Amino acid sequence: MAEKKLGGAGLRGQSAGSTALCTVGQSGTGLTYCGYDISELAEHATFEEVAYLLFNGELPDAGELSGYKERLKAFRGLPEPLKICLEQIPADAHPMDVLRTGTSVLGNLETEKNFGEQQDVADRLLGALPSMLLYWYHFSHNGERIETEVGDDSIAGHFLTMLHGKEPSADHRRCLDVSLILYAEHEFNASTFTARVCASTLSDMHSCVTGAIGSLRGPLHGGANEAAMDMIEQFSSVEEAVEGVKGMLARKDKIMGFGHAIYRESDPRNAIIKQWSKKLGAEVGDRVLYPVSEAIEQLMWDEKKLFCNADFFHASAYNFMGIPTKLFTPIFVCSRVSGWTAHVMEQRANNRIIRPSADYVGAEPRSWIPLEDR
Ligand SMILES: CC(=O)SCCNC(=O)CCNC(=O)[C@H](O)C(C)(C)COP(=O)(O)OP(=O)(O)OC[C@H]1O[C@@H](n2cnc3c(N)ncnc32)[C@H](O)[C@@H]1OP(=O)(O)O
Ligand SMILES: O=C([O-])CC(=O)C(=O)O
Repeated sequence: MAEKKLGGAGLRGQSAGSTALCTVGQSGTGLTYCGYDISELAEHATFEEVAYLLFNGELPDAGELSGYKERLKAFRGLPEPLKICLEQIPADAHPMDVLRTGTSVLGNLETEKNFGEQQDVADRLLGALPSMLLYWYHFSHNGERIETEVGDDSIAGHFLTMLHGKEPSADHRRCLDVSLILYAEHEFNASTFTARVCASTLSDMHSCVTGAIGSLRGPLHGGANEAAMDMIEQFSSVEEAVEGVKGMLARKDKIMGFGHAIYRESDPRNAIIKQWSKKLGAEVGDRVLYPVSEAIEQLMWDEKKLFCNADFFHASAYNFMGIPTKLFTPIFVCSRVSGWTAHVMEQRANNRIIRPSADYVGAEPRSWIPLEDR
C-alpha cells in the first residue's frame, strides 16, 4: 500500500488564471481594485461606486452613479414566496445558511435564463441580500414582518435602517460603507474561486453565488470576523486577554482574524477598519473591546509575527454599531457578492472549464477480490 499523503498545499503560489479586477499583495502588502488603491477607495468612494467599478472597469460619473444607486434601491423588495420560505427558517439557524437558502430560492423564482441577464441578477442580489437577511432576522427573533424598501440610497444605510428600525448616524453609515468597500473584492480567494469554478461549467449565477456563500462561511475565511468576536469578548481586561491568548498559542490554537494566505507583512484593510473601530469605540465610551483587541494584535506580532487580517478589527467596529455577531459574516456576503458576480462575468467572457489534476497517492493497481474472499 502506498504511503497516504492526502490533502495538499492549498495551491499556494500557483496562478490559476488571470483577472483584471484586483491585485493582492503584489508588493507585499498592496490591494487594488481595477488599478485603484484600497486606501483611496476607502477614503473617497462609496460602496456603490466600487461595485460599479468592478462591473464596468471604470468609475461612474455623477449621473451614472445616481442612476446605479436608484437601480440597486429598486431591487430591495422580496417576492412573497421567498418571504414565506424565510419565515420557515428558525431563529437558531446560522444567517449564512439563511443567505445561502435565500439566494437559491431566488434562483428558482427569478431564474437567470441566459447570460444576457447576468448584470440584472448581480444587481438584484446586491439589492436583495440585506433585505433577505434582515427580514428573516426580525421575523425569526420577534415575529415581525419588516418593510424592506426603507432607508437612504446606500446599501449601508439600507442595512442599518432595517436592522435598528431607524436611520443610522452619519458615522455608522460611513463605517459600514467603508467596510463594504474593504470586503468587496479579493482576487482568487476561496469563495471567489468557488464561484469561478462553478461559472466555468456554464452554470447559472445563483448557483455560483450559493456555492461562494458556503465557501465564505468557514472560520478560516469570512467566518473569522465572528469567530474573532467570540474570542475577544471572552476577555474583560487587557491582562486577561494577554494571558488567555498566550494560553491559546501554547495549545497551538488558531487565533481568528490573524494571518493570511497571500499577504506577508500586513493586510492593508486592517489599518483602515482599525481606525474606524477606535473612533466608534470612543463614541460609545468603550474601555474594553478596543484596548483588548489592540493588546491581542501586539501580542500576536511579538510572539508569532502574525498580523491582523481584514476580519479582526471588523469585530469590534461592528459590535460598536450594535450589529449582532451572527450577522458579521453575512455582511461580508452583502459586499463580496459584487466581487463574486464580477468574477463570474469575467470567467464567462473567456471561459474554459476549470479542472486541475491531482497527484495520485492511493493503492497500486490491483485485482478485484470477490465478496466471499475478502
Ligand atoms: C477575509 C479573510 O478570509 S482573511 C482570513 C481569515 N481567516 C482567519 O483569520 C483564520 C485564522 N488564520 C488562518 O487560519 C491562516 O492564517 C489562513 C487560513 C488565513 C492562511 O493560512 P496559510 O496560508 O496556511 O497560513 P501560513 O502559511 O501563513 O501559516 C504559517 C504558519 O503560521 C501559523 N498560523 C497562521 N495563521 C495563524 C493564526 N491565525 N493563529 C495561529 N497560527 C497561525 C500556521 O499554522 C503556520 O504554522 P506552521 O508552519 O507551524 O504550520
Ligand atoms: O484572499 C484571501 O485568501 C482571503 C481574504 O482576505 C479575502 O477573501 O478577503
